[in-house]
Amino acid sequence: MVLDVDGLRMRYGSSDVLNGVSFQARSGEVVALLGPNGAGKTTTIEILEGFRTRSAGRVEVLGTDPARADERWRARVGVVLQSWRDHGNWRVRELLAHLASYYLPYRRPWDADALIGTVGLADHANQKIKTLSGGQRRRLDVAIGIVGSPDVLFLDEPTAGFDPKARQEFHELVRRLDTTVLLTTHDLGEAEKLADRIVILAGGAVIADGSVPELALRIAGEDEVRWRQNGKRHVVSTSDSTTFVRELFSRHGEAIGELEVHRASLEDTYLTLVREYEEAGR
Ligand SMILES: Nc1ncnc2c1ncn2[C@@H]1O[C@H](COP(=O)(O)OP(=O)(O)OP(=O)(O)O)[C@@H](O)[C@H]1O
Repeated sequence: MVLDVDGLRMRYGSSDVLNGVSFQARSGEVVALLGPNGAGKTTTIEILEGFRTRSAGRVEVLGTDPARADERWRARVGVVLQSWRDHGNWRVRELLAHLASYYLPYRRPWDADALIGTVGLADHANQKIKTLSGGQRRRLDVAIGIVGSPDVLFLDEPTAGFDPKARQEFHELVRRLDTTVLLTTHDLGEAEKLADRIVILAGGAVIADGSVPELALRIAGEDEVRWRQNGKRHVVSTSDSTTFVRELFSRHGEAIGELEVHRASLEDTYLTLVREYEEAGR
């Protein structure tokens, strides 16, 4: 296991934010940590990064407790921080080459120019960081996160503020990375595209953990089938749209037109699971 979290608790003052969170990630897996505002996603990720001390529970990242980790461990962990505003006067290539040199005693970092090309900043390599646009800045943040060729990468809301094209390019970049990733996002389409597994946090605990289809199975009657027959529109909800459509055609054949099947999106599933959780707590 690259990430192994068991019974993680975090208390700020008298307020319990994490009440026994457990989840794991295998090598190469992309896991999306979802949950409402204030659910504790950033807290969890900061504990795993070794930036925050937990109250209780067991946490291992690459087999090591982040609270007791050394530089060798840190060199294997990539972190995408919000933004490197204090490095505004550095130029893109200069900063990446400088950061890469930190990793040399431990592992082989990315070549600065190859990395700049990979994150789509080739035209901006000599530009000062403070002059980059928001999306270009975020690409640089990602470059900083992966410059040491990390074995695990933490991304906290990586595409907040991206335009649709930058977002798509970022998704392609993450898919090309051969590393374990834990990301938080409020963009459920992004989670659906990138994540092998979804972990939903609510009320300080994990309320769901599985692949997108596995989570969709937990909510019933979610597929919607629409078609036109003899000039009339029909809409039916079903838990098994494949069987439904097969029977529809065997019964009515060529009378069926304009067929559409809508499966539950991760957004539908997420909203249902969080609502069910909230209703159960009332
Ligand atoms: N240093 C702190 N001291 C006290 N309370 C804190 C501290 N940091 C976070 N909290 C509280 O802990 C809870 C979880 O915060 P956290 O930032 O981990 O949530 P999140 O899931 O990342 O939220 P969002 O989706 O809004 O980014 C919130 O209620 C927040 O107010």
